[in-house]
Parts: sequence; structure tokens; C-alpha cells
Amino acid sequence: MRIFSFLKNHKLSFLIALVLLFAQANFELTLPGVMSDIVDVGISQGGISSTVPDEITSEDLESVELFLSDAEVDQVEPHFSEPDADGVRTFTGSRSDRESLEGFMGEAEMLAYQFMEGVSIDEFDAATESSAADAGTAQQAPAASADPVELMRQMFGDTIDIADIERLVDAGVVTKDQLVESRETLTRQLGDNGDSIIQSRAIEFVESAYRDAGVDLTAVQSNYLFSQGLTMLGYALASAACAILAALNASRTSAAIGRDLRHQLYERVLDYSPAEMGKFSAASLITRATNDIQQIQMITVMCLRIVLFAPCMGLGAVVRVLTTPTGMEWILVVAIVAIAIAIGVLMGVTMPKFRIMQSLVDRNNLIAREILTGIMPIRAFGRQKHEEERYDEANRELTSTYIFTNRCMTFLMPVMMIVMNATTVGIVWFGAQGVDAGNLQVGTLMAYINYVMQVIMSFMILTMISVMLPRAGVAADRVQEVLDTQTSIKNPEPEARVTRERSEGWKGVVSYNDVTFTYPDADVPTLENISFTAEPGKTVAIIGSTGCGKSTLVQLIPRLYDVTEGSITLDGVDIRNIDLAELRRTIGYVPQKRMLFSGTIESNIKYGDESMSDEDMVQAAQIAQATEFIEGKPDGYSSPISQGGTNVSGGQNQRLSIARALAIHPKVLVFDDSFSALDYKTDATLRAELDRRCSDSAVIIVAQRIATIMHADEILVLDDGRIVGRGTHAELLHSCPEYLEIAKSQLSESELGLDEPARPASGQSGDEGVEPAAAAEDSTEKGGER
Ligand SMILES: Nc1ncnc2c1ncn2[C@@H]1O[C@H](COP(=O)(O)OP(=O)(O)OP(=O)(O)O)[C@@H](O)[C@H]1O
Repeated sequence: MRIFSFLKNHKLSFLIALVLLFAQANFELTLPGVMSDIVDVGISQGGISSTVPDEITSEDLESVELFLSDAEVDQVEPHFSEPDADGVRTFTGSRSDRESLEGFMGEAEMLAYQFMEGVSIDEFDAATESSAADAGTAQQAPAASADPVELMRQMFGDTIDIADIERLVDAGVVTKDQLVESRETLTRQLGDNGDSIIQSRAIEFVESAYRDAGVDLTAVQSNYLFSQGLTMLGYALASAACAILAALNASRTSAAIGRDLRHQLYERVLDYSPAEMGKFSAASLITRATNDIQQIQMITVMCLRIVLFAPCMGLGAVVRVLTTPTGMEWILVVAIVAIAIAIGVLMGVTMPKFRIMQSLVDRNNLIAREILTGIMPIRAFGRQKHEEERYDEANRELTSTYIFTNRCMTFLMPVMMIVMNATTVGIVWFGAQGVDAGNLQVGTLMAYINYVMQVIMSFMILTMISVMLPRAGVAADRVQEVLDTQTSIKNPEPEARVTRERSEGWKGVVSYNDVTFTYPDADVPTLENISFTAEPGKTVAIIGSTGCGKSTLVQLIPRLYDVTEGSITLDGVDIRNIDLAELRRTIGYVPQKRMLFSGTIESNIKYGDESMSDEDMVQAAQIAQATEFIEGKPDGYSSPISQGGTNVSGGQNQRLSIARALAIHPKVLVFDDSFSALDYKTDATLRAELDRRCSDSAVIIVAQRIATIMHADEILVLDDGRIVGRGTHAELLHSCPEYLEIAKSQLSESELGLDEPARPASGQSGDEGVEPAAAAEDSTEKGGER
């Protein structure tokens, strides 16, 4: 999966998560080791963990020293105190001293213990002889003249114990060197399994030595169990602390990623021009900002908890499995191969269905949205049954796919359990043979099972996640796509930017210079060769049939789109060189689509400048003819406005939108079909007020109603993106057939002054004189229709 840009600011959180999860895995993996010690040492060895006893009687220590070389004795002696009144000596060395003594003392203790229990004379003879032979030295017993075995038999009977050995050494029958040799020979003969046998025999010696020294063995065991219990508790708490911190880090990071993403997404989308909005669609942007970001948050939590934890745990467990020499590593390999096959088969069957599922969910959403948004026409045309069936079909298909994949996935858990249980049985089966042979202890076996289970679990989690991650990555891709999409309307570079707002200010002369415009995804231009000028104090009106490009034309002024050819200037400066925010503050644009925001009437009128005075707000409302209905409301300007302005009428909504544009005192006022919902009287009064109070602004009005624009200083007639007529109302009636047609469709000939005998308009060419006659014909037709 590629690295998404929104993750870049959170590298530290990922590092912290890795450290915490690594520590947690280590603590958790230490627990089976401690448990193994509790079983092997705490229970089997009565809590005696070292072959170097803490307390020992001088007598027992001497017995051990019988089997130590002089050099070894010199090493041991300084670490034990002088005997106390009871003849007990205490170990005074450090932990490292203890470790250096443990090896050879254990061997000596094993022999001492053996002799304490009694060894047959023949066995003893064989051991001492073979050790002498091993060492290549001839037996040099002083009693060589007699058969020493017979002599010993006469002296000690059939068995010989440790006291007899002491006597033999004192008598010079056996030398100390021989005893040391026999110890080394025995150790060699025990071979690979020797360590655990020596350890267990030596521990038995230490136990009996403790008994002799009057040490409370129950206390030794409980102390050991208590200290190991505490250690276990410590590790468990440390692991829990790491888990809590990792969870905290994960939730904080995912929440921060979600917050940052929503912020970045909204910031980017607010900059988008209608072209980018059109590319994504508002519905898709909302899904990306909500559902997709939520998915990313979930994935982040999963990554910071499970995805990073599983490898730490798995690798740690593998290391421990490999460092525990049991010879059963092959069981782990077989288990992993079995799981890989099971997951592979399952994924092979379900993955195609998962992919289909995504498109089925999309289809389901699409149909649901279409039905919900089109509920009125569906009812009007009585198509409920048809739509119900259409949705049912999509829903059924999605449901059956869900059921199929879920049924397949239900096999996963039982298969996993079978593999894991079979693995446990295998380890116990083969491990029991090791325990029986004395080269494996029960606790170690238990810990081993635990490690193998951890490896299997980690492998399983990683496999499942590697299947889930690519699917979840789709959401991240969708969000990243929005972040990567730059707006096509760019603010000019600072060095090229023209700013006049704070100096002499803008006058408001807008000029279109041979403007041609083509929508980004269109093949033919929507506007062609448009040229006109709107001056302060003057009104330019634009009229034309539906879809001829009127809205497109005025949207170019606040740079919702940029011209394809030609230029638009404000006071002679190309608007592409004016700071975007400054340009838009200079223009009061009332869009065709009315849009109020949730809040109050006041917050909506003051939308362009929250700090504006109440007088300015009231004045804007007065010009927009909105005061009557605002003051009629109990709360006046504080009356609530619901989202989209659905709690006010279309006309009231339009008046508030106009007041919002007027309130910022713009130098250019653009009304895109903004008077359509006003009655004729209000329309006329509003325009009269505009003329009176906004005399220093250039006004551009797009309208469908002749009555709205007939008093404009210049009227542009648009047809199929071209200006086909321009002039005043009176001029156009005679010069522009398109205008005449529109006018006659709305007003009677008498209202248009066309029922008077044809009179050529002043300054018009001869053929224009034909127009009124044609108009009269049209009018008759219209009358006939009525
Ligand atoms: N985003 C767009 N992408 C491509 N073509 C568009 C887009 N918006 C509008 N058009 C097309 O441009 C043409 C002019 O649209 P415009 O909205 O400017 O017409 P109009 O004269 O304002 O119409 P009306 O009076 O119905 O509002 C139409 O043919 C329309 O299909």
C-alpha cells in the first residue's frame, strides 16, 4: 500500500506505537518463561533455583568439596562464611559469583548426593578405574598389594556411602584426583541429557543440605513462588500499561488524522471551482468527508494496535521457539503451512465476492438515493411498486453475497481451532517423550506450546489483515484524490497581484473583451465573442432563452470559472491578476440558486462581513424590500433561518439573498435571475431603490422577465452563447427579433406599445420597420391561443 500524504505528520505516533507494542510483545512473551520457572523450579524443585546453596553445614560442604579439585575448592571457599555455632556456613558471594560456581558445584553435588544414598562397591570401583584409565594414569593406591575391592567390601559391606569415601580418602585408598576424574568422566558419559540430570540431582542435594542446615524448605518454596508470582504480575502490569498507552496513542492519532483530514478536505473543497465540484459531485464529497475518513480512522487504529503488534509478537515468539531446543520446530512449520492453505482456499473463494460486494453496496446506495430524492415524481406517477421491486432486487443480491461470504468465513475459525489444537496435541505427544527421556521439563513444554500458539496467531492476524487492508485502502485513495486535486481557479502570484481595495479602491467598471468560454468537459464553447462594459451607476441586463448561457456569462465575473479566450477586466485590470478574495469582496453576486445558511436573518445578511453595523444591515434589507416581512416576525432580525432557508418563502429567500449581497456595498452587483420569485410591484420598487441608493455600483441583471429589465441602460440579448442584440428596450423591440419574440410572449402589444400604427423607431434602418407588423401577427396568434 502506498504511503498517503496525510500519514506524513504522524510518523512519530507510528514510532511510539512500534516501541510500545514491541515492549508489550516482549513482556507478554516473558510470561510463559516465568510460568515455566514456576512449574519447573517452584513446583518440581521445591523453589530451589540454584545449585549453590544459600546455607550449608560445614559437613555437607566438605562432602561436595571431595569431588572438587583444589583449584575449585579455592574458588568456592571464599564465598562461604565461617561456620556459625551450629556449623552452618552462609553463601556470601554475588549473583555472578554464584553463576561461576553453579556448573562444577552442581556436578560435585550430584556425586555427593549419589554417595549419600549409597553406591555399590562394584559401581564405585568401575567409576574410579575407568576414570584412571580415561586419565591414562596407573592406579597408585597405597594398598595395591591387596585387592582394594575386597578390602573395601570387608570394610564397608556391599555399598559405600559418603562417609566411607571420606575415610578412603583419609586412608589414601582413593585419591581426591581420582574422585574429580570420576566426576568429569560421569559428566562426559551423561552427554547431551546431562545438564538436566545433573541439575535435578544437585537440587536434591541442596534440598537435603538445607534440611541439614535447618532451613525452612516450605518458606524457600513459598518465597520463590511469591517472588515469581510478583515477577509475573510485574510483567503483566507492564504489558497492560504498554497496551493501554498504545491504545491511547492509537485513538489519539486516529482522531487527529480524522480531524486533520476533515480540515484539509474542507479547506481544499472550499477552494474548488464549480469545475472540481462537478468532477466529484457534492454527494461524493460528503461521503468522502464522512464515511471514508471514518474508515481511515478505523484502519489507523487497527494499524497502530494489531498490524504493528502481530509481527512483534510473531517474530519474538519465533526467536523463543528457535532458542528452546526441543527438536519440534517442524510441528510449527506444518501448522503454518496448514493455516496458509486454509486461508488461501478461503480467500480464493471469497475475494471475488468481496469485490462484487463493494459495487453492490454502491448500486444499493445509488438506487436508494434516487428513490429518496425522487419520491414526489414516483408518487405522482404511481411507480412505487416498480421502484420497490427495483430496490428489492439490488438488496437481495447484496444480501445473498453477504450471506455467502459470511458462510465461508465461518469455516475459518473451526479450521484454525483444529490446526491449533492438533499442534498442541503434537507438541504434547512428542514433548512427553522428551520429558520422559529427561531432556525436557514440563514447564518448558508448556511455555513452548504458548510460543507456538503466538506464532500461529500472529501469522493468522497478518494474513487476515493483508486481505482487509487493500479493501480499506480504497477509502484512503478516495480521500487522497480530493486532497491531490488542485483548484483550477488560482490566486495570482503575489508579484503579479493587483490590489486597490485599501488605496484608491475599485470603481467597478467591468469589461468583457471578446470573451469565449468552454466548459472543461464540453466540446463546443458555451459563450462566444462576448464584449460589453458595465459602468457604475448604469444597469446592464442580459436576457435570452433557457440554456443560452446567461448564468455562465455572469459566473465569469467572480471567477467561478476562468475565460477560455479573451479577458474580463475590472477598472482595466484583468480579473485574473486581482487578489481573489478582494475581487469577490468587490462583487455582490446573487446566484440563481438561492442558498441561505442556518442561523438567523441577521447572520445571513451579515454573512459577507460579520462586523458590519446594524444600520448597514437594515439599509440592505430596505433596498431588498425585506423589512416588511422581517419586522412582521416576532423576533425580527433574530428570527431563525433553517438550513437552506426552507422556513422562508421563495420570495423572502430571494430578498434575503439580495440583501446579503447589497450589505457589503459592492462596486459591482450581479443578479442572476434573482427577481424571478418577486411579484411585479416588489420587483419594480426594488429596482427603483437600487437605482436610487446604489448609484455608484455597476449593476448586471440576468432575467427572464422583460418587465425586470426593460428599464436597463443596456440590454444584451443572448442566443446560443452569442450576443444577437444589444440596446435599450425600445431599440431592441424594433431591432432584435429574438427580443421581440420574448417580449411578446410576456407582455401584450399595448403594454409594449406595439398596437399603435407602425412607426419607425428613431435612427432605425428601413427593414427594421417591418418588425412591428410581424409583432402584430404574433400578437394575433397569442390572442387566438388565449
Ligand atoms: N458545469 C457545466 N458543464 C458543462 N456544461 C454546462 C455546465 N453548466 C451549464 N452547462 C451548459 O451550458 C449552457 C448554458 O448554461 P447556463 O446555465 O449558463 O444557461 P442559462 O442561460 O443561465 O439557463 P437558465 O436560464 O435556464 O438558467 C447549457 O447548455 C448547459 O447545459
